[in-house]
Amino acid sequence: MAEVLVLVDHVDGQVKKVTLELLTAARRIGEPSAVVVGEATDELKAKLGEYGAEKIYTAPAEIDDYVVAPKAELLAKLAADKSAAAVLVSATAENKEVAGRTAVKLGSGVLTDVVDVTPEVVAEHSIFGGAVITHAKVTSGVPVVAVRPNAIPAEPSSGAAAVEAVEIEISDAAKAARITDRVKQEKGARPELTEAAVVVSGGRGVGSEDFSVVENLADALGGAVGASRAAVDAGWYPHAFQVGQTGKTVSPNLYIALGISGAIQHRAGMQTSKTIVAVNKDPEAPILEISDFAVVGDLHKVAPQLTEEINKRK
Ligand SMILES: Cc1cc2nc3c(=O)[nH]c(=O)nc-3n(C[C@H](O)[C@H](O)[C@H](O)COP(=O)(O)OP(=O)(O)OC[C@H]3O[C@@H](n4cnc5c(N)ncnc54)[C@H](O)[C@@H]3O)c2cc1C
Repeated sequence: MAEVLVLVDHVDGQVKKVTLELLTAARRIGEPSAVVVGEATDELKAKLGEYGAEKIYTAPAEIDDYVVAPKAELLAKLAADKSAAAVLVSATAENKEVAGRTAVKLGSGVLTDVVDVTPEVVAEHSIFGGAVITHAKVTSGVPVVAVRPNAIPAEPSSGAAAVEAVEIEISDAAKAARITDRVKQEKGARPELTEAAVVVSGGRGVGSEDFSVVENLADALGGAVGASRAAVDAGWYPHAFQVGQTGKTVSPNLYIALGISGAIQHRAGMQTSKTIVAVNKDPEAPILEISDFAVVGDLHKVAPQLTEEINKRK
């Protein structure tokens, strides 16, 4: 079976959830081979193996000292050497550029912001805020596919996870832009929005920049805080927390929408959540159509009571 290369996203040896989703997608197409820049720690190997990686290619850590270009050289070389069936990366801003450059080097095509992929590498895109689904295929060469995080559910399946070091001479041209410093983003106690099992989001219905009603419920549930674009545009919450078409896509086990109407652009970023709960004072709000449970009422009365009850039971 042909190999399918998956570029691994990891932070300090912790594999990101999106990589597990990519390995799941890769298994449909062929045999998943994880591509790790830097050392494959035991923890990393175990996790990648648990999600079906048959091989783990480790590439020199110095590749991470430069922006995008060396990663494209690495993926293009591996795809050619191994006659890969496809190359999968996460559709982050950085990796979409890696994908584009890799496809140019391979003389093939790139598909970005993909939400699903078939064994024939037909990629599904969700456009116009999820109103229309399109399908696309690369017609020549090795398809390079950038898949949106949280679009394909990760499913475990054991793989051999055999480690193989890649020898590669990165060109001087690819080393033109060196990373001179990295600043760690201040991290609060809450989980990362796109990785969280529980997300509590607030919308215009919150009514002010005092988002504590949303934050308190998120904290009671050990979840992340999200926001609608209306709340973000009003300056009530930072854009990094916006859920939707022009924000993040989330797919938690539980999504609680407080004072969010459920516009199609918001739904595009959360409608694959397993269980959706809405609190809205309007019984006609569109969010109720996709909610598993809903409370029609004032969020400022409902959410604090819910928070109190959860804290009491903990
Ligand atoms: C190109 C484009 C991209 C976009 N991208 C995004 C995106 O990424 N994410 C996004 O969210 N939107 C996006 N939007 C905007 C989207 O169309 C909506 O305008 C937005 O989602 C509305 O946010 P909202 O639900 O918070 O506000 P509203 O639509 O104003 O809804 C507020 C809701 O709160 C309820 N409410 C009010 N007070 C209370 C209360 N006290 N208790 C309970 N309920 C209450 C109301 O009944 C109402 O349903 C985009 C739009 C465009 C055109």
